[in-house]
Amino acid sequence: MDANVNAQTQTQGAASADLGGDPKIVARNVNVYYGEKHALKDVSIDMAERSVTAFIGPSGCGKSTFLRCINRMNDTISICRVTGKITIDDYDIYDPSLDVVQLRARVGMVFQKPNPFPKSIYENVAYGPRIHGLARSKAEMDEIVEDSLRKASLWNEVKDRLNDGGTGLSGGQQQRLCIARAIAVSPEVILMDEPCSALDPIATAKIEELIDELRQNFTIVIVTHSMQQAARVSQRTAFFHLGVIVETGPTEQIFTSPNDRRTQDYITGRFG
Ligand SMILES: Nc1ncnc2c1ncn2[C@@H]1O[C@H](COP(=O)(O)OP(=O)(O)OP(=O)(O)O)[C@@H](O)[C@H]1O
Repeated sequence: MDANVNAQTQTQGAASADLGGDPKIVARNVNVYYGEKHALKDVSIDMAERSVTAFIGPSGCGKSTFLRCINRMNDTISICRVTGKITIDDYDIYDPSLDVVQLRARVGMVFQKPNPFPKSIYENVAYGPRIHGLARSKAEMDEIVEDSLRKASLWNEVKDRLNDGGTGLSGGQQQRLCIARAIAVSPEVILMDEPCSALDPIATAKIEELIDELRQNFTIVIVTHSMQQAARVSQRTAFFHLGVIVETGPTEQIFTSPNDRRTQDYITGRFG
């Protein structure tokens, strides 16, 4: 085994020992190929329940690719092949008998650019619960919509205009609407792929505050280009480089005393 791989394995092993909570998502030896390209190499990591795990690293290092493995979004890319094992609550999410639609209800996703449906605010939130048959009456649906919008810190801003179009909201409000939409089907995990990159600093601060509240109830995994954001919102951070996880640990430790030279170089701005 070469020295880097050895160091990586040891760092990962040490990291799982002090996860700071029960492991909710466990990945072992995950490899991802886009055709011939080996984009993710032997990634292993534990992610704790009801906490925020941040993925950081330079562009193209595989953060989004790995995030998409967690709700099998890569299945939609025909040239993409995933090997290894990912479990959520000990359940193998790549088990062939698994219903991917149900998986994506358990593992919601929020994208870089807010992408509300061209429907009313109410319908954006009600859409998922309706498809999954979660409400037996209009009153129950109203309750789900209100509860989801409250959890997404949007209710007070939209309660008097639920029938207005979702796309008419500001960028930050649209992103909170997308979070409400994800919450509405009662997921356990929420994946966020650079959720603030299209937002101004005030809208970003609101989403960061919201992420901190959401971790009381959800397991959150966030890809971010902003190290400040990772430091503000996450309890644990994984540093990706060239398709491998170099190092995982408590966020404070990763930013103050990383074990690996590559992490040190990245967080001090020597590359990336
Ligand atoms: N759909 C795809 N088809 C082919 N190659 C892809 C595809 N998506 C990603 N890749 C390649 O896989 C590698 C990892 O990309 P990925 O988007 O996961 O990185 P990233 O760390 O999230 O980057 P960024 O921070 O720029 O979003 C890159 O080399 C990228 O070109």
